[in-house]
Amino acid sequence: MMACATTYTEASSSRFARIQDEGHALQIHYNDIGQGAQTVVMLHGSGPGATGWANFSRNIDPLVAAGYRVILMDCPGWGKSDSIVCTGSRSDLNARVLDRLLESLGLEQVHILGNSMGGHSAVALTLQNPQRVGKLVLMGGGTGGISSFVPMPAEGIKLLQGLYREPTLENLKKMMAVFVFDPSDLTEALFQQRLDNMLRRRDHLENFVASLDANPRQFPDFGARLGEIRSRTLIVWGRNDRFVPLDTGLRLVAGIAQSELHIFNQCGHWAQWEHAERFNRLVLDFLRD
Ligand SMILES: O=C(O)CCC(=O)/C=C/C=C(\O)C(=O)O
Repeated sequence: MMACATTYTEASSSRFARIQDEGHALQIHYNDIGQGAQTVVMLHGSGPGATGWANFSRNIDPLVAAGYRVILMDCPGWGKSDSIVCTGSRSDLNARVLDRLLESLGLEQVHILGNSMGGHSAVALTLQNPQRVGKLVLMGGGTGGISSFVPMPAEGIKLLQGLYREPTLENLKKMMAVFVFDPSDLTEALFQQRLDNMLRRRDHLENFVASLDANPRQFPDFGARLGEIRSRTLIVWGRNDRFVPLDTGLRLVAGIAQSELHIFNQCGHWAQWEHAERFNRLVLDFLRD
């Protein structure tokens, strides 16, 4: 693959598409970077203020430099995409929307790298439309369902939901303190950017709470269907993940035949950020193999 210059910004790569989902028109925001023959879609997690750009700030450059086209989709209810109340499976909603977006871009097959909710949604799309998915990279997500070891909802998820209900800097810091293994890596600038993202779209915050109130299980358990997945899958987890426990990764590797699991020690829920260099090498090696 040919390397290409990485001169892009959020603004220069920002695009919108109109999608129809079950009779509803949705405007979906995405960033489109690089021009490779193969495309990697990155799907962010469900934290307040999360976006494709914010979640994958440390991962875009190496993939683009290696010759991949990278698409970051803001799921409905996050970033600059339209807001929505989701009363069913949010994993399936995101999957349908991504499928429509890729169709509109003429992309028959892509690799998907999904973080937490993004991982749940990547698995949902693989189950809905297997032809659409090349390889899968799942970080701290891939299916909802129970943990054998950790009371659910996990402590991080409780703090996340508390932050949606009361979006203050204090609650953001409480959540971020258990989000990563070493919170001393988190800067005031990062907190401020996250807070700005959250408060810019109060409709997203309110709709997330309304969705949870209507259906507390937004991310269904795909455990019984994992055996249908034929895509090669790299599962990446932090041993110290306090949002989606490590044994979810063990369930995924047991269920997906062509999968492998990499566990980072001293790592929380944000492997792609906390161990970015090592993570990027792992992903590039997996995609090239
Ligand atoms: O509840 C679940 O299973 C998913 C939780 C989740 O997606 C959390 C993600 C948090 C982030 O990625 C973020 O805040 O950046």
